Amino acid sequence: VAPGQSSPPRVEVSKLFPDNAYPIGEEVEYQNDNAYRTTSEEKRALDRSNSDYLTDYRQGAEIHRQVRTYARANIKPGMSLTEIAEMIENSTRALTGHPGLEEGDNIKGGVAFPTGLSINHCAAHYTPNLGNKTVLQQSDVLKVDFGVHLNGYIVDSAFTMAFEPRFDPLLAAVRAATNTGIALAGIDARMSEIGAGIQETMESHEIELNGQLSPIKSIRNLNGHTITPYSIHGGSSGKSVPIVASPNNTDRMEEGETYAIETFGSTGKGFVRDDGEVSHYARNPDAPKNTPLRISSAKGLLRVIDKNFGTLPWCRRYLDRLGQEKYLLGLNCLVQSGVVNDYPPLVDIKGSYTAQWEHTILLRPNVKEVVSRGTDY
Ligand SMILES: COc1ccc(Cn2nnc3c2[C@](C)(O)CC[C@@H]3OC(=O)NC(C)C)cc1
Ligand SMILES: [Co+2]
Repeated sequence: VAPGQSSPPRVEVSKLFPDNAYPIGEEVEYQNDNAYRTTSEEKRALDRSNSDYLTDYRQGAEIHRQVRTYARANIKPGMSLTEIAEMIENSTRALTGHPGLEEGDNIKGGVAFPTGLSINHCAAHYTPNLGNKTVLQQSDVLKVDFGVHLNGYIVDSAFTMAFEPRFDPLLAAVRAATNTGIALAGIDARMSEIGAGIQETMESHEIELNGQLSPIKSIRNLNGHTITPYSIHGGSSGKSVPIVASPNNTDRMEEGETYAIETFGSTGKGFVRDDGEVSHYARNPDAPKNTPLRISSAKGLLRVIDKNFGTLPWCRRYLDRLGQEKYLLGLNCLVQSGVVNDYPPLVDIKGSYTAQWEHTILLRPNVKEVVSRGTDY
């Protein structure tokens, strides 16, 4: 337990670092043509001018580490997914000092997006809705993907948990692939080269399950992504980081950008599709203003969404928590009219197993900082 922190974590982290001197993430120097940045006085001065953004990111990262340390020690088979989600969300709200119950509070800081708790062949975008009775099983492979934000600076980091050693090769393959992606990332790095490197690492691993040797595939239609303030996708102009070799697209990473470097491995097809009940939603930032809404309850619901989440992703449980009831008709109207996007669970084939590891990196002018790095992963 971090000095001064309780178990479960409930002490606001800003009180543990009175002079705002949060731990710096893992700093990796740029190489080759960008090696000059390490000592360039111009680049170092530019970096020093970003102190507020760095402080917010590092506070968010420290909160992420303290929450996940408790979660990784206390998530056990037999717990309901709802219990696990609330463990993580209540800790995040306490440590950021933003319970998110008063209008606008969650815009200042707190939970950045729904706590992903995707299991086995489900790779992403799953979190329980009200009444979900699912209980974590001993044989499950659980992806825990959660985000913390301060003033819209989002730390997006994820890890995988399994309780049976037979899955260790899958978790190790994806963890190595994510670290390859982090190593290859940098200013001027080409997205296509990063994707190829990730896939090479991922597919150099295999796993024996039920007496059969299976290759581990990179999930070709999932990717890492840019992160911008209040936008987990980097907005409509967001860039993607492929996790497979892709056509030599010319997209490159640039100075000052923030990336979620995440890779997904699978023992199935290595391809996900939408399936199952939706829990994840986000305001469509490109929706035309004042789209006519036919259902009157939709107008009030949209106001609650705009006031409490803005462009941050949210889930049905967050509406329940704000006291909203019988909102499904209005919600479906907002989705149908394109004002809100829905994000169904993303699944590979039944019987397959998927794993994920993710970090947030900052392409600072003089150094690459893996801000969410911890001693755990
Ligand atoms: C609506 O709630 C959310 C919550 C988190 C995110 C963050 N994210 N953005 N893109 C992705 C993600 C996840 C949740 O990390 C999982 C991988 C996914 O990558 C991807 O390729 N997705 C499609 C293009 C197939 C997005 C929305
Ligand atoms: Co994520």
